[in-house]
Parts: sequence; C-alpha cells; structure tokens
Amino acid sequence: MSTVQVLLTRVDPGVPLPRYARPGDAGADLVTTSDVVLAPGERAVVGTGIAISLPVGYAGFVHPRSGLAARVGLSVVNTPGTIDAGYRGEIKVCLINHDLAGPVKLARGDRIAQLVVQRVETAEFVEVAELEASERGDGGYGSTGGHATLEGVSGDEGAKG
Ligand SMILES: O=c1ccn([C@H]2C[C@H](O)[C@@H](COP(=O)(O)OP(=O)(O)OP(=O)(O)O)O2)c(=O)[nH]1
Ligand SMILES: [Mg+2]
Repeated sequence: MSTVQVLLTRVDPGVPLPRYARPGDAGADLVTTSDVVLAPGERAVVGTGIAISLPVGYAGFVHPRSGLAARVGLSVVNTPGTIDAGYRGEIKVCLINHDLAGPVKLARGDRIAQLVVQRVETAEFVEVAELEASERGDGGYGSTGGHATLEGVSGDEGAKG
C-alpha cells in the first residue's frame, strides 16, 4: 500500500484529525462535530471538522463503519460518499439509523465513518454505433441466479436484467 500526502485544514479545531486505527487500514476514521440522536429511520448530515485537498487523480470515499452498522444499525445514506479532488469544503457525512426499534445516540468526537483515499481514472466517453459482444451481454440484476427470495416468490422470478 502506497502513501499519498493529503493536505488538510481543521474547520473545527476541537475534534481529532482522521486517523487509521491500525497500520495498513484502508479507512481513516472520521468523527462527528455535533451531538446527534437519530430516531429509527432518521438521517442527519454531520460535520467532520476537516477539509482536504486531494491530488488530481485521487478521490475520497466515505464508508460506514461495520461495527456501528452491526451493533446499532448506523450507516451512511449515500454510501460511499464521494469526495472530489477539487472539493475544499468541510467533509460531511449523511448518517442514517437503519435500526427499526431504537435511537442511535452519537456524541461530538465519536468516530462515525471512515475515509478511503483511492486513485481514480477519469473516462473519455466515446460514442460508437455498437458495443462489442461479451459473455454477459445485457444480463444483469440477478441474471446468474443465487439471490434471496421474497416470501411466496420463486428465486427465478423477478428481475432478469
Ligand atoms: O459524503 C459526502 C459526499 C460528498 N461530499 C462533498 C464532497 C463532494 O466533492 C461534494 C459533492 O458530492 P457529490 O458529487 O456526491 O454530490 P452532488 O449531489 O452531485 O453535488 P454537486 O452537484 O456539488 O456535485 O460534496 C461530502 O462532504 N460528503
Ligand atoms: Mg456531483
């Protein structure tokens, strides 16, 4: 794993910088700058207290933390959130409580998501009359089978691409 230098400013100096919990981790933990209580199904945009400047050719992706997802149902609505290289504003996280029963309580400084910095390509979109054939063709949305079924619906019904 290589390391890229990412310049950062603290929009809120009172909260810790993003930190990799263990050497070699892919995601650096982000914290919330505000206390928030999310009722079941409720979402809220929270600040992380930091703004960054990614080199061109990189992007940041805001992922949920699996422990919070499994324990209390906390996730990110637009997971993963995309941080463009040119974005200089505060990184924000659109949190959601997927738990059906109880509220999720978060305090300022809690680690609520993780930022994965990755190299990305930009595409040059070239329109052609026809695309070359492939084995998959236009089969998608469960065309290979093996997906879960709804009660009373056979696994072979439903979307066939
Ligand atoms: O989880 C996120 C996702 C995005 N952003 C910021 C950085 C990103 O560069 C910008 C725009 O994000 P995106 O392109 O996903 O949102 P959009 O709805 O397409 O907004 P825009 O019209 O500004 O591109 O918002 C965040 O702070 N957190
Ligand atoms: Mg956009």
